[in-house]
Amino acid sequence: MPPSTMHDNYPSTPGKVKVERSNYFGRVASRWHTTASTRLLACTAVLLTLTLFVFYRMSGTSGGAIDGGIVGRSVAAFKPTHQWELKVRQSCLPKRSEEEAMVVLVTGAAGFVGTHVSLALKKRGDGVVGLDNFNDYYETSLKRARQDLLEKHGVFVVEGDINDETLLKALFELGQFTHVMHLAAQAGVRYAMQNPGSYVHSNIAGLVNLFEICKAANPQPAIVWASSSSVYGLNNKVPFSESDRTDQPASLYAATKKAGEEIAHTYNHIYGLSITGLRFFTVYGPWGRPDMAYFSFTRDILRGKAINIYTGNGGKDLARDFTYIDDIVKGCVGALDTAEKSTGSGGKKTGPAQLRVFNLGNTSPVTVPTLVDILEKYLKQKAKRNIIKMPRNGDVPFTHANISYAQSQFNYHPTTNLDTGLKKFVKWYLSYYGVGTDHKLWLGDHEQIV
Ligand SMILES: O=C(O)[C@H]1O[C@H](OP(=O)(O)OP(=O)(O)OC[C@H]2O[C@@H](n3ccc(=O)[nH]c3=O)[C@H](O)[C@@H]2O)[C@H](O)[C@@H](O)[C@@H]1O
Repeated sequence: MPPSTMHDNYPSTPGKVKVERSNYFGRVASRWHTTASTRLLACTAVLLTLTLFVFYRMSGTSGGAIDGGIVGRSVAAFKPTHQWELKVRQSCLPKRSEEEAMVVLVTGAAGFVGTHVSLALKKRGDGVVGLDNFNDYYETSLKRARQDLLEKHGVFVVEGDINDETLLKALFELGQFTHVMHLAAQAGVRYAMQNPGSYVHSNIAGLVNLFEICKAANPQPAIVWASSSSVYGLNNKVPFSESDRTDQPASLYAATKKAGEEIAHTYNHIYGLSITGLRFFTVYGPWGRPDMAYFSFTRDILRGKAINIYTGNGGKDLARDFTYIDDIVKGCVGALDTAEKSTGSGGKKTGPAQLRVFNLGNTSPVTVPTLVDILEKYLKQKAKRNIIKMPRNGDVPFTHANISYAQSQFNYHPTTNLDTGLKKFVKWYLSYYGVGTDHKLWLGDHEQIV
């Protein structure tokens, strides 16, 4: 099957398992009290089903391939075509001198940060190929539009899941990646209560699968990946420094990101993979994520719909160290540029390798009501505000980054404040959703915005 049609085989947001009661069980249930022999038959059937289920789940995870078995989601069989290989090769070709150019696999390339980082790398002449499973956690049309934009700039986005071992192996063989920018993840703090399996699938199983492939690759790439400011959880030492406590996650999302940092340590320690984790602080901007507050607030304000503004203990405003996408991109590129080579070969470590974690924030937290004030200003419309007590949903009261480590290592200096950044976001939002339905019109406009 050509990769371009593979998405038909991918279920939507992974991890959701719908349990259906079969007719057989329905019939057994209705006659449950009739005879002892029926009861015995029913018990045997239930036991047999359970045994088969356990066997199926175990065989799915025992052969090295993770294959979605942990959360009951399998990935489609992947068979590369000649045309697909050509596209990957072409996308990987650097346009600057071979010595300084990187060849980067960007996972989650059709995501918000993935799109911006892929464009930045491609524009400076690196070879870039993307990977994305296009799940429907939020509107897939936005992901497809980002994909169009990337392809227009010569970045091919392979459609597939980071749990697909066969696909990753084929990609690594073709690409000979010097670096992996791993941004594919199940994001969102509150959604973890609705679909926990999806977080395990992408942020744990997918991460391990990717590290397994990287460890076995020759040469091993250096890896930079997205952790999250949410790992600080209930930490109340301000501002948050990389050495602060991260053992009190407030959400499953945060716990999977923290687990990712520990897994990174293991792969660095055993296999010599060079790994850099980036703790992003509430990233926002053009082409952003519709599930995030600044985005959904914009949508609702324009529709005249009320927005919920959460407050913390004692009615205190919540605050975030909102960080503009261009600053995050600079941080990602800085981390890639200063990443040392992995030291493993043939799946074995030959010496100590680099292991780093950086905060990428803005250093100036802003309260949520102030964010709404700014949106009102640029949308020229008043919000209908529902002020409600923060539900128990995994949120933390505030975030605030200390960025001195990133400053010292790759001169990370965020330059966009929330007012300026939201102005750019609103401009993009209005052009993307507001200017009729002419695809070319808003793509043209975007060229000036990025
Ligand atoms: O930087 C991070 O670590 C995280 O930032 C965001 O998570 P969050 O900060 O919760 O961002 P939003 O969902 O945009 O929420 C921003 C603020 O608005 C508040 N909010 C959200 C939604 C809402 O309806 N009302 C409301 O007051 C939240 O409580 C929070 O204080 C992202 O969604 C995570 O994927 C990311 O890892």
